[in-house]
Amino acid sequence: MGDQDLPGVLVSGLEGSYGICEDHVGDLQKHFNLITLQEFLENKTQFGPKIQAVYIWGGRPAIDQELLGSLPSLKIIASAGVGLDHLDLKLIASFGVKVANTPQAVSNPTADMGMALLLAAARRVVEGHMLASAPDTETFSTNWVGQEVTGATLGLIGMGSIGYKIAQRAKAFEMKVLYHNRRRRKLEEEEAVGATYCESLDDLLQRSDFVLLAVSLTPQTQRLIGKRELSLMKPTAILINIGRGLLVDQDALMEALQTGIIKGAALDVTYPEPLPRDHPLLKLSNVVLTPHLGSATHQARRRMMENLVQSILASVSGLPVPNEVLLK
Ligand SMILES: O=C(O)[C@H](O)CO
Repeated sequence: MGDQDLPGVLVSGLEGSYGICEDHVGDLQKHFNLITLQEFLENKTQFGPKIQAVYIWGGRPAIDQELLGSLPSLKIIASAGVGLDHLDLKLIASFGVKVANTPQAVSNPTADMGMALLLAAARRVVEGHMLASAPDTETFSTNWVGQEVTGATLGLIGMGSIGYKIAQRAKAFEMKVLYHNRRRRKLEEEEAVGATYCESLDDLLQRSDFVLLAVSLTPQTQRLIGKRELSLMKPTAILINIGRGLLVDQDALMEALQTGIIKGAALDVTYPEPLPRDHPLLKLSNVVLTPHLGSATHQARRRMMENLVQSILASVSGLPVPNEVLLK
């Protein structure tokens, strides 16, 4: 398929939830000869040597040793989004292959989503919607009070570009912002958003009305929030997760939500995704769930695609690769 002279790019599929963003197929085909995973698997000898890049959308296709070993011309893995937890960076580097992602493209919409979830959980927007949709029930009363956001303390775990943009938004809501991060931000950056560094995560958890996870998933951050951490939070506090599901011990969270250890949670990410229909989290009224919508805006998706195209074109031409991820 496509123009045989263009660089060959492996994609998971072309349509639907297992494929790349449908609207982008035409644009990508202007630059690349797109080869789907199925086509490649059906004829590795024909397609393998032509593939110079893998285009990862929604975490697919999965990259493993076998795939890397069967793509002798591969130069780059170009992954949509900022998170890299689906990639084994050391393994990929050992094949002499570069990695690029799209951090700037997703930071604003993901920060917006963080605030949307915070507000929805605080002001019980989803419960309110359900109530307003069934106004004849007796529960239509003035009891549906929530937590005030203005003036409340937000504890941000993670102060990368998404965390920082959330702090900017929180400032507009007159929130007090605490943050915990591997590295402290420069003083002028802290001052610009009115954020206070908390070296101790426990301290942040104890002081916050809202705790928001905007940190990458790594072996160090896996289950960062477990039973002990939840027990440090205020009983009125709300946990928001826009990072990755595995940052939180989901069983401990379930228990904390059921027993009133914390007030509520708003989760854009879970494990697995999506949750099975009978999952107990889906039955709790103090949980707001969205299906990993952080970067899901038309504008962000277009920016992600454009960034990935630039990175792939640069790498196949031997030029410096925009948004290259360097091994630390
Ligand atoms: O990593 C990201 O940018 C988002 O989670 C989208 O996958």
